[in-house]
Amino acid sequence: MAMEPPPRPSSSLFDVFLRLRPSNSTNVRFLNVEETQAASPTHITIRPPTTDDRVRKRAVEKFAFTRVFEEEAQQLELFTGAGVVPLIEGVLGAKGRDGRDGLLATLGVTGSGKSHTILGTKAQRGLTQMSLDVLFQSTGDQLVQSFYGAPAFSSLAAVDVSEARMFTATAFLDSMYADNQSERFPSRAQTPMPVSDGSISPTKSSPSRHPIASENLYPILQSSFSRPSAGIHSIRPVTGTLSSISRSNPNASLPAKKDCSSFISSATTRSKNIPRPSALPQNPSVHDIEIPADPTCEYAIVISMYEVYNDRIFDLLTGAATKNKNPNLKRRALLFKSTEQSPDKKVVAGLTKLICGSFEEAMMVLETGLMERKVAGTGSNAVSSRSHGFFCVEVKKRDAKRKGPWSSSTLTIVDLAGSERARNAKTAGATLAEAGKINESLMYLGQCMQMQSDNQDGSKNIVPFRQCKLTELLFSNSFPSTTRQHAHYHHPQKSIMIVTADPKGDFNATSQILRYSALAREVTVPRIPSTTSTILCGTASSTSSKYHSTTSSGRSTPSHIIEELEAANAENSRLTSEIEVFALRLTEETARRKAAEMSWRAAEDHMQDIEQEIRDECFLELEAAVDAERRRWQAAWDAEADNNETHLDKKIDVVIKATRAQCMSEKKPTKFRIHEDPEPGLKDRAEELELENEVLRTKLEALERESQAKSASPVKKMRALKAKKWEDPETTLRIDDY
Ligand SMILES: Nc1ncnc2c1ncn2[C@@H]1O[C@H](COP(=O)(O)OP(=O)(O)OP(=O)(O)O)[C@@H](O)[C@H]1O
Repeated sequence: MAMEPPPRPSSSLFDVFLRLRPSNSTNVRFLNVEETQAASPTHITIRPPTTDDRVRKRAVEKFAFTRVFEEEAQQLELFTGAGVVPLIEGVLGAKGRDGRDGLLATLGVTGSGKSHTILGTKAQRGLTQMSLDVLFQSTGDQLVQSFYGAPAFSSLAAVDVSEARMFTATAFLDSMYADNQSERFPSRAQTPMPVSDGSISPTKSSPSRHPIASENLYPILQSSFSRPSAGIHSIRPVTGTLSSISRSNPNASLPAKKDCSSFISSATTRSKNIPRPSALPQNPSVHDIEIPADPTCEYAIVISMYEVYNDRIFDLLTGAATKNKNPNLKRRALLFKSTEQSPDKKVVAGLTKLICGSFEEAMMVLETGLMERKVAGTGSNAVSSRSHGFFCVEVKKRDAKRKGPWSSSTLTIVDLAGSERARNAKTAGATLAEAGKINESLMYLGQCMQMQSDNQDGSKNIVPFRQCKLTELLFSNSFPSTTRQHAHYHHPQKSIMIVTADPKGDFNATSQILRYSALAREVTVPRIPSTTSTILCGTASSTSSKYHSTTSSGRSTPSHIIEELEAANAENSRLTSEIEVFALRLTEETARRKAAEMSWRAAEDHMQDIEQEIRDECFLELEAAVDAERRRWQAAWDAEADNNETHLDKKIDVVIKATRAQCMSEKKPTKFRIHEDPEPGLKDRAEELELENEVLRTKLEALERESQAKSASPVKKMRALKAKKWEDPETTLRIDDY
């Protein structure tokens, strides 16, 4: 009995669809679609190939998807059946409402048909081309004129929050492909005009909605998403006007482009090859898919392209590698970060963004970006997508009358690189490292999807999407914004994942991808007994009544041995199943632990940042307070000194005045000499003189004593000596006269 597909939980990151590709392998088919009464199948079973000893004993597994597209499903069936139309509807936004971001991605083993699905082939369009066609078809006449100098151009450039370099697609394509255009992105591109004979001559003209129409004359480049086996083929000139390039017109007779010869050109007069919309596939047509745009609004469509290679982001619209034809050209990696204008949401900063005025322009931009991806990649890129390619279509919308602010929503289409086993891919050196990075990023993607499916039971595990650039780019927009800075609620993006698989391809790699992608829909994997035990059980039941079984060799086996064998096999299969479950749980637990560690580390970093911020703030505050106090103290000190000086001056004035008054009253000349302390030299001199005086006095006394002893009585002599008054030499030095 088939499992019921689980209801889509509100927290689900993706709607997951499975697309099987027609296989030309001679391997045994291991994947089968379950029959169903419903309109379309939703379940598949994978049965390990018995020819492979390594997987033979593995359990049969059963997976559910939103829908399974079988081998015969065509591109249009996928476009309409996998919910791409509602996704575009969401991006355009309902009347009076903002649009909602949409993500469309393909995931699968290398060679399983991801690029085929998303980018198509020479004969068939992919989901990208069809989506673009529907978008331009819907916005139609409501697209704004966005040539350089037009008010819309500057307003569009002004609202961009991602530090982008914005140009018109016309100018970009002109700089990429036209001759004698050494200057990058001239102010206004040349707009060629059709001439009477159906050919086209480049002339300058006023702004046109379809300026690239005439560039049909340029040689064309082999469709850049063709398989490598086709390689880059020769080119041929094609004449015709834009009117002859039917835009998904179902009635238009399309040139058959079954082989590369249709791309042959003899024209080599142009220095650059230009991808030409008319040479690209017109089928399947999406003419009858109508999504009404808001009639009160005007729209603008802005395209950017980048790739994630070795966990680094590179712009695909710089044209650097294509122009220089140098795959080894050093490219500048871009950052996925918050910008000044987008502080609460990370964006790829510094991308080239092109405003496209028509579907044809958009197609040429896509081709140019894909060519850049091919040239810029390593040699191995030519045989397989070795990078994760991102194609972003921003739909800008504003009120046509009021010309208010532009609102923006983005449709992101992702062509993921294929997972592969290094052993199988025979990779080595740089390519091996590259494969390692791809597998690592896909492993993280798997962990995110698995974690998301675990959350369906109501638990709130953190989806560890910050582990690598790929998952950050895919998931950071998938959760409601937690900041309150948004004026209004912004819906998380709606996402569609198309898993591609080859039913006869690599069992291990395919089952691994199916396991984690199907788990995103909370698929329980029933532990079906292994093939061997099933066979044995079958044998046992058919022989149980006879007590003996007969082997193919014709020899009979005793029943107790069969029973033991059965029991051993049953046990074996039970243990194998348990191991698988444990291995799965271990992976989940490891992912959880890593996520917890990451958030713990992030919290620790955050704490350190906060601590540092607080320290800095405190230091600054303290410094300011000390500075203020010092200034206050200095001011008080200065004021005090001023007061003292003033006070002293006043005192001196008073003394001078008083002395003057006294001199006046005594009628003495009023000549003042301010007393100053004697110079240190004078003081020494005074001391010297004093000593000299002392010596002289002693001598004098001796002499007097001598003379008195000779002439008078001793009593008289003593009296005479006592009456002699000593004059202080200092007094004579200090005071001059008044
Ligand atoms: N549904 C399909 N119908 C017909 N051909 C298909 C289908 N899917 C894939 N193919 C063919 O299989 C080949 C490999 O497909 P594709 O390049 O899309 O693989 P991929 O998954 O993108 O590989 P990689 O990861 O290496 O880039 C191509 O030739 C493609 O045309």
